[in-house]
Amino acid sequence: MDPLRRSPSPCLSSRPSSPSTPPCEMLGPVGIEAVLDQLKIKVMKMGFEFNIMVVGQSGLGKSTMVNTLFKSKVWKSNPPGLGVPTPQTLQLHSVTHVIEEKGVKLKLTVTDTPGFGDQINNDNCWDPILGYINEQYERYLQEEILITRQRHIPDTRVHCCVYFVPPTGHCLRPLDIEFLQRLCRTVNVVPVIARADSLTMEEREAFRRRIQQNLRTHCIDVYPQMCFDEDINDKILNSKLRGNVHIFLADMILHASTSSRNESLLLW
Ligand SMILES: Nc1nc2c(ncn2[C@@H]2O[C@H](COP(=O)(O)OP(=O)(O)OP(=O)(O)O)[C@@H](O)[C@H]2O)c(=O)[nH]1
Repeated sequence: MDPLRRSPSPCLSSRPSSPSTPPCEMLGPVGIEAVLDQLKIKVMKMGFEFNIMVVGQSGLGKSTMVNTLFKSKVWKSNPPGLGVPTPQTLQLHSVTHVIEEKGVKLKLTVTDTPGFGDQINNDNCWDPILGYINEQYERYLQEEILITRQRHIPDTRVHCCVYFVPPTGHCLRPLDIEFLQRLCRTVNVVPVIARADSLTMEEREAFRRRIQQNLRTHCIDVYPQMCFDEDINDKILNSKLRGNVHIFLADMILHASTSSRNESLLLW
C-alpha cells in the first residue's frame, strides 16, 4: 500500500472546509496546498500593523500630511484645526487607526515629531527621534525574549520614516545629511521633497537628481536598501521603486482627500 495514503490528510478531518479551500478530492495526498489558504485566513483575522513616522525641519508640512491622511480616511468628525493653521508640534505623538479594505485590516499608526533645525546650536537634535525609534525596538525585543511571551506582541516599531527635505532647490543641507546618515542606520527612510509646489517641474527634477547624487556621495542608504534584493523578482521590483520619479505622496496615500495643499514629492 502506498505509505502516503496512510498519512493523515485534511480530507479525514471533520472540519468543514472554508469556501476558498479547494474540495477534498482536489487536495494532494498530504494536503500541503491547503496551508496557503489556512495562512491567509489566519493573517486576515489578525490584520497587519504598519507604523510610519514623519521627520523634518519645522514648518515643512509634516502635521499637515498627517492631518490630511486621517481626515481623508479615518476621522469621523472634522478635526478642530480645519481651516486654521496647524499648531506647531512640540512633542512626539502617535495616532492610531484601524483601516479595513476588502476584509483586510490594517492598524496604521502615524507618529508626528517636533520640527528641528531652528535652534542656533542644532547639535544632537536627532537624539529624541532616534531615542524613540530605539526604545520601540527594545520594547519589542524585551517582549519577544520572555519565556512566556504573549501570542501577539504589540508592534510599535517604526516600519517607515518619511523624511521631509526642505525645498531649497539646491542640494541636501549638512544638517539633513547628518540626520539622514543616522536615521538610515536605524530605520527604513523614505525621503520626500516637502512643499514641492513651491518649485517648478524642472526645478523639482534637477533638485531630485542632486539629492540622489548627495545620498550616493554620503553613503545614505534609503529604502529600498540593496539588502532587500534577495532574488531576481525583488531586484526588479526594487529597481522600479528606486527609478520612480515624480510620484506625489499626496496622490499615493491621500488620494481620497479633497485637500491639495500637501504636495510633498516622493523621491523614489
Ligand atoms: N505650499 C505648501 N504649504 C504647505 C504644505 N503643507 C503644509 N503647508 C503649510 O505649511 C505650514 C506649516 O505646516 P505644518 O504641517 O504645521 O508643518 P510641520 O512640519 O508640522 O511644523 P512643526 O510642527 O513646526 O514641526 C502650514 O501653514 C501649512 O498650511 C504644502 O505641501 N505646500
